[in-house]
Amino acid sequence: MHALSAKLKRTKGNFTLNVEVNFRKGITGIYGPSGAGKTTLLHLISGLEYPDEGNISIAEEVIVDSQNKIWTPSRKRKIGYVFQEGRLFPHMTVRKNLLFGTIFQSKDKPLIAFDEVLHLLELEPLVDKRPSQLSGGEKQRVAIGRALLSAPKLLLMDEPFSSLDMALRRQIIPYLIKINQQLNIPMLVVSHDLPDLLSLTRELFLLKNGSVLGHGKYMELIEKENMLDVMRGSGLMNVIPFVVETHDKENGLSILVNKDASQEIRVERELIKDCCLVGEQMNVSLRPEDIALTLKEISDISIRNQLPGTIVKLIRKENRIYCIVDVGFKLIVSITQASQHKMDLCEGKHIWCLFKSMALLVNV
Ligand SMILES: Nc1ncnc2c1ncn2[C@@H]1O[C@H](COP(=O)(O)OP(=O)(O)OP(=O)(O)O)[C@@H](O)[C@H]1O
Repeated sequence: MHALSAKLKRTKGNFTLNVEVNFRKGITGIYGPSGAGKTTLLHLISGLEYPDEGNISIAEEVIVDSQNKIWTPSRKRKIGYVFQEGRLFPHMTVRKNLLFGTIFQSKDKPLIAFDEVLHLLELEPLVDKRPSQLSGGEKQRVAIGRALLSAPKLLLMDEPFSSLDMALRRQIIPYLIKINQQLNIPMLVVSHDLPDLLSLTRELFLLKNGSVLGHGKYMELIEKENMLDVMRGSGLMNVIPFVVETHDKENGLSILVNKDASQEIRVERELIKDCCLVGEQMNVSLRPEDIALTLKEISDISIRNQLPGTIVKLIRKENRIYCIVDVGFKLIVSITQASQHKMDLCEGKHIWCLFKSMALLVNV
C-alpha cells in the first residue's frame, strides 16, 4: 500500500510541474536543483496551491480529484508541514506554540502525546521560553513538535536544514531519524543539499524542470548518467552506516563495522572521542575524491583502509571519471581520466579502494 499517491499538473508562468508520485512510509528525500518544483510539489500536496488537474490520496483516502471535483482544504488533510524557517508565533511561549498543533487534531487519536513530544525532541527545558530566546535548531525542533501534535498522516519538511549552520544540522538530523523510527508515518524532506539528505535517507525522489527524473535508492540512481549529472551539483558523497565495534585508545583509532554488506566490512577511523559508544550506529560520509584506487593491496603505506572490490560502472564526465565500486556495498569514487588510462580501469576489473582513517566523516 502506498502511503501517498498523486498525479499532479500545475503551470505557473513558464514553469509546469507534471508528476506522478507514489511514496511509502519512511523518509523520502526530495532533491533537485533550484527551480525544479520541489516547493510547488509540497504546496500541492499540503493544499497551499491548487493543481490545474490531478488527484492525491493519502493512505488510500482520496483528498483531491480534479475530475470528480474533490478538494479537501489544508486544515483537514492531516498533513504536518515544517517550513524552512520554522514559522513559530513570536508572541507565544514554546508550550503555546506546541499546543497550537493540537487544535488540528480533530477527533482522531493523537499520533503522539504532548509529553512524548517534549521528550522525543528534548523540549522540556524550553517550554516557557519565547521563540526569540531560542536558537535556530531549537526553533526548528519546536516547529517539528507542533507539526507532530497535529496528528499528521504525513509530514512535509521544506529545507529544514537551510537556516541552520553545520553544527545545528548535525543536531536536528538525529531527531528526524528518531521520529521516523518511533512514528510510522511517511516523511517527505525537501533539500538541495545532497549530503544532508543522505544523512537522513538513501531513498530519493529527483525532480528537474518540473518532471520526475528518478525515484529510488541513491546508489541505484547514481548509476544512471542523467541523474548523476543532477546530483553532482551539490556534492556527491558516500554515506555508509556503521556500528562502533571498539575504540582502540592506544592507537588512537575507532574500529567500525558494517554488517549489511555481502560480507562484514571493517574500517578504521581516527578515534571518535566525544560521541558514539561501542555498539552505537552512525552514518559515515566519505567523499568520492578522498578514495584512491590501486591494483593491489599496499603494505608500506600510512593509509589504514584498503578494501578490495570490483568496478561495476564507469561514468565519464568532462575530465573526471566516476567509478562505482562494489566492495560489499557500493562506493562512488572519483578519479582523473589520466589515472583511468594509466591503470587501464574498466568495468569488471578487480581493484582496491584506499582511504585514510581521517577521510571518514562522522555524521551522527
Ligand atoms: N507565482 C509564480 N509565478 C510564476 N512562476 C513561479 C511562481 N512561483 C514559482 N514559480 C516558478 O516555479 C518554478 C518552481 O519553483 P519551486 O519554488 O517549486 O522550485 P524549488 O525546486 O522549490 O526551488 P528552490 O530550491 O530554489 O526553492 C520556478 O521556476 C519558479 O520561478
